[in-house]
Amino acid sequence: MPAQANTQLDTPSTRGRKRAFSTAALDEASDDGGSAESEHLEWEWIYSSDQSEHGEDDGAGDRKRRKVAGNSKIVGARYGDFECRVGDTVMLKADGSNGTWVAIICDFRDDDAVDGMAANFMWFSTEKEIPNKDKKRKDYYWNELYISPSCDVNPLASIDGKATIMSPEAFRRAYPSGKIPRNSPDYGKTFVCRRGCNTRSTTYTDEFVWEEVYQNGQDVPALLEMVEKGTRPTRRKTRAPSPPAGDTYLPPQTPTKTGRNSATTPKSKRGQRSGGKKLEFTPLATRKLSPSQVQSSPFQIARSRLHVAAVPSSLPCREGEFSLVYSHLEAAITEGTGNCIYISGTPGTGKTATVREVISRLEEGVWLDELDDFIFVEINGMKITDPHQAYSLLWEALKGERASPAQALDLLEREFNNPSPRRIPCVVLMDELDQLVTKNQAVMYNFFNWPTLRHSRLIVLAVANTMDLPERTLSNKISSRLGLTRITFPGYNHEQLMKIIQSRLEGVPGNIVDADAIQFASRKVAAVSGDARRALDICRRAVELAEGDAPGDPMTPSRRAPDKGAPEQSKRGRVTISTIKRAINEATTNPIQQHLRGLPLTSKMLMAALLLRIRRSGLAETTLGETLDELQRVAAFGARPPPGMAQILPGLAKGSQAVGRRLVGRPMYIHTAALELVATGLINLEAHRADRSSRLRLAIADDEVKMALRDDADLKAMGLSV
Ligand SMILES: Nc1ncnc2c1ncn2[C@@H]1O[C@H](COP(=O)(O)OP(=O)(O)OP(=O)(O)O)[C@@H](O)[C@H]1O
Repeated sequence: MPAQANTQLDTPSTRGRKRAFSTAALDEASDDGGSAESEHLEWEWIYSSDQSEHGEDDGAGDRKRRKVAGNSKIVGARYGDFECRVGDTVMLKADGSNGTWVAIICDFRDDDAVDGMAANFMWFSTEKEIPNKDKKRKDYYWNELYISPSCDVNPLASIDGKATIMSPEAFRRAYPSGKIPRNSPDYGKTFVCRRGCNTRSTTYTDEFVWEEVYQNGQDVPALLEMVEKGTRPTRRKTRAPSPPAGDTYLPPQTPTKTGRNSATTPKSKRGQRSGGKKLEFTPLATRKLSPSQVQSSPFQIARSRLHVAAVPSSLPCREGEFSLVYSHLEAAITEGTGNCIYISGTPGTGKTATVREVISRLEEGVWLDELDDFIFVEINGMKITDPHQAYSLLWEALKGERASPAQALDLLEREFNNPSPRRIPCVVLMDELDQLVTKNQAVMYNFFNWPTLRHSRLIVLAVANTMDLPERTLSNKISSRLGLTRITFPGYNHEQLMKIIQSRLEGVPGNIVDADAIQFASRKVAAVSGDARRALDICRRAVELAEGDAPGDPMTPSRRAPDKGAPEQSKRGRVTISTIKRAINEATTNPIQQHLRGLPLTSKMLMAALLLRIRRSGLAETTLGETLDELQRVAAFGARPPPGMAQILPGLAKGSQAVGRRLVGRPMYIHTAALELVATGLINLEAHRADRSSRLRLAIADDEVKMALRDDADLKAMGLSV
């Protein structure tokens, strides 16, 4: 059993109280006793010359806290009859279920960051607090603690009585049965210690005799130094990471290996490594294609490399963004601080790919013992049905325990608001943040706010498509208080898209894609969106088309066109500009788009209005009412769009709004259309009810709607051009 023998202290008076630390145990311990009186008790400093006792009593409690004269040193603190001094071992109570922690007082101080009177504590850790299961010792006693080299400042209000630490020998002498009687005042407050442990590097000191190293708390700095020297410190990477370009680093594991696509499942990378399998590096010079690649045709290889789900071996044109994200994360992990990094950019600009690559590199650092361990969890707004599930996913990642969203929120609040010696930093990737925004914005606020709490060590990477989502959903005031670190990913221009496609095709034998075909595809995509996903999709489809065109000859291009001196490849079975044109044409005539184009006018109007609404608000979710308002607004514009709307209503034609207005004027038509669109899987409508307040979102990519309805003459005539 771990050394959490604290149930006795979890008295009814302390149990279940939320927030702030409890001084209940001290109140009970104080002779002043009664709760009415204890409410008037305050912490007071004890100075080396004990001048506080004679300090000017001006009745102001705050003044009492301050030094009253000269250079006297704070050596202790008093709360009623309870006194503690530098070097004392005390219990710190985090209210609720977090248990009681034990620490040695290193020094006292006034600290505005924790609202006044505070102390620096050197923590003990229980066996439970050692996160690395592989390196956890198995030989711990039921009440054993490890003294750790980790210190931090907490308010005096968190002190909850004294603790006693002994060597196992002294404990056996004091309690020959090995148990502390329940009615003993020492029950729940007496522990043994014989080793130090750095819980972040999971290294232990040699065994020692506690009484010898502690020396009644006379020299805490010496004790700290002993533990620091006896364990391995956490380390910052000494070399700067090289950006993920070219062939300078090994590609991370494939999505199927890491399960990266199942992003709604929280996964502690620590947990993943618990199998103990070491990363195996293949030196660059001896890297070989896998057997499946050797057997594949150039077309198959090109197709799989261009697939958007493939993890690219490099991320050209994202070197700057990579370094920024990397350095922020590395600093926060090493310094044990929280941070919230808000990453925005239009779809397909490599936000997710870059973050995942940074995480892979940081994990390499952990494996190489160059960086402290950290937990990583991905929460994808698209893949959870209710935003509040984000709480459960985070709690599970931190503790490996399941909890309902409401329970998890409560537990997380306590966890992040209270000190504890644990705190492996946790990095949360909140992808598709737009989808997580709820009506009262509580989920987003909490995930942005927790990193600001001094105990959280939570690093949130919030990824969204719009730049000002925090301001719009949380107000300027709150979002500026949160002090988000912002990184924007611009759309790719055609040269960058070319580089991205070329880098994916590097090493594909047979040179099956024409350079001007790549350029053509890149220009086409850059003109619309700068979306790498779309560019890759088009090229991949073009490779498929070319594969279909290839001669039936089993001699594939790779065999017929070896690297050097081979005769030029015939145009058949190659990707040319015209193959790209075919692929683009096909992309705009896929079944979803054909279906969209064949919809009745009312349905098309609703889809177009929904798309305009989403674009204007920057939020993936809206309501049926807001969408109807959007529709009405557009229909009411007449021939001239209002200023600022010209870009999103480029094709506004003169007149011809009559039909639209008639339909808009009869919401019943729109409601029926909404239910039909739900039935065909094009939109999601809350509870399948067409009420104004029902939440509404697209069930297909907005690009699909845009491509299908972009040139719709009816919509254009109504000013509903998307
Ligand atoms: N610089 C790049 N080099 C190579 N591949 C890239 C690059 N940028 C993006 N990609 C690829 O484009 C696809 C889309 O990238 P990613 O998912 O990271 O975009 P995103 O900005 O997160 O998009 P969304 O906002 O839609 O989630 C992925 O297959 C990714 O590997």
